[in-house]
Amino acid sequence: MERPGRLLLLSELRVGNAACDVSLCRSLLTWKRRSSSGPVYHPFRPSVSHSVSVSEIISVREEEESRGRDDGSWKKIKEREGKDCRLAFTVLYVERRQQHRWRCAEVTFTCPEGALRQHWVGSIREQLAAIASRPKHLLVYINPCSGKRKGKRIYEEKVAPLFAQAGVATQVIVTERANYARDHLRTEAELKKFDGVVCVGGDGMFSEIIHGLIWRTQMDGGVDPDSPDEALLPGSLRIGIIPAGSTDCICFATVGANDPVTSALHVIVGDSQPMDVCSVHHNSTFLRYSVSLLGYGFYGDVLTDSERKRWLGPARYDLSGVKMFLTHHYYEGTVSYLPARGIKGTPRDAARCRSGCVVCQHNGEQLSEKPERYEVDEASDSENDSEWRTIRGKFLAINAASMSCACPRSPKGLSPAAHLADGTTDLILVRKCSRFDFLRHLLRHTSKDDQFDLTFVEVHRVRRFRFTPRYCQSNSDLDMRENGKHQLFSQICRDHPACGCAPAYSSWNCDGEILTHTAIDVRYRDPLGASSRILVEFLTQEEFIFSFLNLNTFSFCSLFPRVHCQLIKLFARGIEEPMVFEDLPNPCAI
Ligand SMILES: Nc1ncnc2c1ncn2[C@@H]1O[C@H](COP(=O)(O)OP(=O)(O)OP(=O)(O)O)[C@@H](O)[C@H]1O
Repeated sequence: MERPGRLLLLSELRVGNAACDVSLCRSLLTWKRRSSSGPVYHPFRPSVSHSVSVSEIISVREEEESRGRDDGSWKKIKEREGKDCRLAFTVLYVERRQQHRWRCAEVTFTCPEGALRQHWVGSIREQLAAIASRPKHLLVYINPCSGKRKGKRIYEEKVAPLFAQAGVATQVIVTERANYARDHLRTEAELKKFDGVVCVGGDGMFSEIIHGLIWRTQMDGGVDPDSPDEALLPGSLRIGIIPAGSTDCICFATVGANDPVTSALHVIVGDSQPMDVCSVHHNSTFLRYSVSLLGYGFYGDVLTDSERKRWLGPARYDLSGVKMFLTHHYYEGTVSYLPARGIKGTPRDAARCRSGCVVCQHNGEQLSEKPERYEVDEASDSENDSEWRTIRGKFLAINAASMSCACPRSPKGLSPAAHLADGTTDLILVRKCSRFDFLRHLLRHTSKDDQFDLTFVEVHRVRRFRFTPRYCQSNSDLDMRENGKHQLFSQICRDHPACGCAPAYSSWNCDGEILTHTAIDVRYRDPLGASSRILVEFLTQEEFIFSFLNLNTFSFCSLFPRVHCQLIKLFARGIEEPMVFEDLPNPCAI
């Protein structure tokens, strides 16, 4: 906790029936029961002191009286035992509960006279108003279809009352269709009016928000988002996530809990957590932004299969996971990556990215202090650059984790030591191995054992990477010539999976969305059955056009992800280290 600073107020006030010494400093409100105030004097009982950081005070309210409507007499709105409301005020503050959950607690102080109450309430409000990082006006998008379709109710019952208490004004928009929020942010939203954007939903909804905001920021700043080599401009608005989806991984990784009240309180106190964003391009066409997982092979296949089983609800992931594990597909191809250099941290570190992470701070400063150096480095990124490393082989999974990807099901995550804002991503390669070995690797995600400590698994901390599946490359004329007959047969197998051959392609799982369309390689079947390759770029209406033309869509093969250090900011502070007094009912009590 920061140093309390200059003493602003010190008075003897009552909390319930106990007399307390109450003090207000720039950063701390403290109340301490006077040891002689109890009915019996206990020389050995320490007097209990409570402290609340001013930055975690939600609001202060005067307890009021009002004239009753029926009998015309004065009545107290809140009648509490023997409390004279004319002289009382209540402070609402953040209280930490177990498992990183926050709750709104309150304490009521009674003053000996009205003028003193005014003085206290005025001083606390002054301190709160001086906290510039607190949002005053928020744009809120609610996905009514997220998770169990409770997004609207969660917001109205748990979040809106807190925002109202804290004096945060909101403009609330309930989305009408998929991508409604993204499109609204890109075009209509008057962003200058707001201090932040809040989404009520799951990871898909968060993804919509970052796509809308990042795109709008680049357009306003004259940056071409399609160019894979352009440095993107960071946005000025922070993003809040009120979890209401089925997985809510991003919320869990940045707050430590999937709890709407906790998230709302992080928004109110004006927390700020920078976060890296990975832009994904196919050649010179922008595809998507990713903040958590880019997975090809196993995780791509699980997602593709689970999408066909949506009717099963969240259980579809388990079922598809088991199915894909038994299927045991592997993919042949080439991985190239640009290792992250001159930064702190490795993917095998024991330390975790936590609130106030020094690795993120150090690497973030490095990247922002020397943007030109990095731009030069990046401009020279080419396949011939000696910095690039290349690995060829057969892989069960190729994953890039830009954060730990921890969630309640897998509290360690895919890459436990990955950082939220260090400008890198952890590239995890799982080579072809037996089912038994793969199962050992998967099970280690839920145990204390190191999931990377296996001969067929390697992990690299990288700034950029690309993966080109073999049969994607083989579409080129070069491979056609090289492989001749074999190429022809593998082509037939791809077109006719019923022959039982292993598929040549997987899909990319980008933060839980399958990467298809937008700019896509399609194979057009002409009436004679011969295939010819064409490149189609659609921005909208792809599915309609595809079905109309009877085109066969392919998932992307070769992608070019690039990490943009600390491109966005969230209303969060990272996962806090557990407090020493976490088990106490009120951890503020010392
Ligand atoms: N009004 C709407 N109707 C239908 N779909 C919507 C609507 N608003 C948003 N969507 C889309 O719903 C998809 C899923 O939403 P969301 O991520 O909020 O919930 P979820 O899938 O249950 O959670 P998670 O992504 O955490 O598993 C998003 O991709 C989003 O684009």
